Amino acid sequence: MAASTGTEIGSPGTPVDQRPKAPRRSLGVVFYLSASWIALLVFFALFRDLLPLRDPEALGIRTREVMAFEGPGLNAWFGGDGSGRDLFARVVQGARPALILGLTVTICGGLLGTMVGITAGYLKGKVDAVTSILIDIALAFPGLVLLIAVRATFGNSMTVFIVLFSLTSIPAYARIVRGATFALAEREFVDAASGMGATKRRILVRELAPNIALPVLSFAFIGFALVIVAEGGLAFIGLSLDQVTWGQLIAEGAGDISNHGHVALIPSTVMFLTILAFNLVGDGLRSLWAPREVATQRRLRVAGEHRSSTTSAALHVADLHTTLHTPAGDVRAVDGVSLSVQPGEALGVVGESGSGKTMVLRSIVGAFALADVTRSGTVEVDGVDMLRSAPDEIKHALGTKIGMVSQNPLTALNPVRRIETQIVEPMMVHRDMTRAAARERALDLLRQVGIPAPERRLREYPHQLSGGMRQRVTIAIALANEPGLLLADEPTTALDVTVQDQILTLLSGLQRERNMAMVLVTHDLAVVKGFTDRVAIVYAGEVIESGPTDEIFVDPKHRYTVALMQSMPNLELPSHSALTTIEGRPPSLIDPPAGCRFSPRCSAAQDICSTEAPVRSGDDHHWFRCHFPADVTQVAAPTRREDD
Ligand SMILES: Nc1ncnc2c1ncn2[C@@H]1O[C@H](COP(=O)(O)OP(=O)(O)OP(=O)(O)O)[C@@H](O)[C@H]1O
Repeated sequence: MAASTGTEIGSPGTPVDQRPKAPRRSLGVVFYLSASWIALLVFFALFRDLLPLRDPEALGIRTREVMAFEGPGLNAWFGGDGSGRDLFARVVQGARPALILGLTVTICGGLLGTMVGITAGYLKGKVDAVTSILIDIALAFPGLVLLIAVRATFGNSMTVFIVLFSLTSIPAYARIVRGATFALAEREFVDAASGMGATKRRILVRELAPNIALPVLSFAFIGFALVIVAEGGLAFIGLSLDQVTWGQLIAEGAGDISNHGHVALIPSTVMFLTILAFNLVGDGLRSLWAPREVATQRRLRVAGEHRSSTTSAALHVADLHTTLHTPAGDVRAVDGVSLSVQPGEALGVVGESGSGKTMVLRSIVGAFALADVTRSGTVEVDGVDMLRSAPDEIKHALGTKIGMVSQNPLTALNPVRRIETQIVEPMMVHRDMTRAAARERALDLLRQVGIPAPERRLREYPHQLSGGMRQRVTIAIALANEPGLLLADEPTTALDVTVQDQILTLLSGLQRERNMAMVLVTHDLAVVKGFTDRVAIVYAGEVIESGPTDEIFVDPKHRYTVALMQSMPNLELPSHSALTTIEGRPPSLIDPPAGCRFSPRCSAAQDICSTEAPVRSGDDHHWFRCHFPADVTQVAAPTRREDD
């Protein structure tokens, strides 16, 4: 069963992946210029009364200081308007209402919209459905009509504008935050927090809100710019505020634009530069977020328990059915699956993409991206009934008996929390450890998973680590509370090929050292051959063959298993041998084919295959469901691939 790798398991000196290619995030000169422009406006808005500016309302005719339509120059930097008022003083005067309106609307609309969006995105189901409809209605509502009606009734004071603009901006924030929350709520670090017994409120506040903050802030700058645009547009059509604004200045100067262009062009340019600056600062902030998110594509999960004995958890699944109720219909993602895994044993779950491998794992822990899912059958982890026990007992079992390592370590880790917090917290929650003791253990765990300089790593954030390092961290977290069962969902798919083998060797070594049961989901038969004791072949939501790994590789029975093996690269074959592909695609699980689900793609299928579901044949040791099992005494076994 041993895999051929030259890497020593878990030693601190293990040749680990190269230093992280942590993106250096530079905001660039444009960002800083834009931020400086905004700072300048804030300065003028705050201190305009203290500055030695001309009175913006003083008529040049009277003071003789500025002539009507005087051009920009040393006497008046921005020139004079049609009444001889100093345009510079007037533009400065307009900065304050622009900023007050933009800021208050952004804060009020942004906060309320964020609260609505995060709640809908996290709670999903009916709350989300109702919220989405309300958002759609609000976005479709003609805001201009509302403004005209409100303005006619309540006047054109700043307060009226703030309330109105805030209300109309809530739906936009709510929609953006809802989408971001949806994506975050599917991450394993949220499942992990839930597994540790965190309440929904705590998850919203501690796990989701900090992650949403940066994208909301970046949109807030753009939203701010939109408020200025909207005010300008309204002023232009005569629906202005009761004070001097840039929109008003543009509207006033528009009539003389052909002869005295500066009167309208200067306030327009100031407004344009301001809008541009807010957008560019918003974009800059989003780019701070993007490296984490773009690089963020995979995940992990935690576990742990206070076990006083050395008894390991084992998994027993019997006749498990999981149905996803989707708008397109009921998806029978897991359909009558039975498996069991003993302590110290590794079970490989194999199948094509979409066959239901991940759903089998999700059904064990009860974590689904969709709100409307039903499960039936039996799932027992170390004797705990994961379907029928009290919610608290299930949560405790999730936090103490199961460790999960997923495809993408970055989406599994909370991007805004240090590695230390993420390793230490499960231990403090489930083992009543002090922070100092948990930290010591975290250092020890990082050493065990082959992370050099663990002290430094504890202080870092996930984006500062390479993919392989992140996966090592997720393995450390998964082991933190000494679970008896490890669930690994394609743990190396997201990693560089050069580190895949190291990670699998590490995982497998730790699993055996600690006598843990492991379920290893993979589509790679070579991984199964190298790292598992038994295999369950999954097709269209069903296990169609199961048996000891060695035996399945030399004597596969189900035609699908044979086809899978023939589609794998084999170094024992001559170098230019063509690989066999399995024709067609796995069926839809909404309406799977009658009889044997593989029959439409099976070259050995007979009439009975499409009418009668095959019963289980073989023995408990090695069984399969096939009407016409293969009679191959030797199927060329796949070999570990080093270069794909
Ligand atoms: N959110 C969802 N909505 C609707 N159907 C889904 C959803 N998630 C999974 N399914 C269905 O469940 C089936 C099993 O999906 P699952 O993710 O378990 O496959 P898999 O074998 O793990 O594939 P992969 O190797 O690509 O991860 C899919 O074919 C799909 O039809």
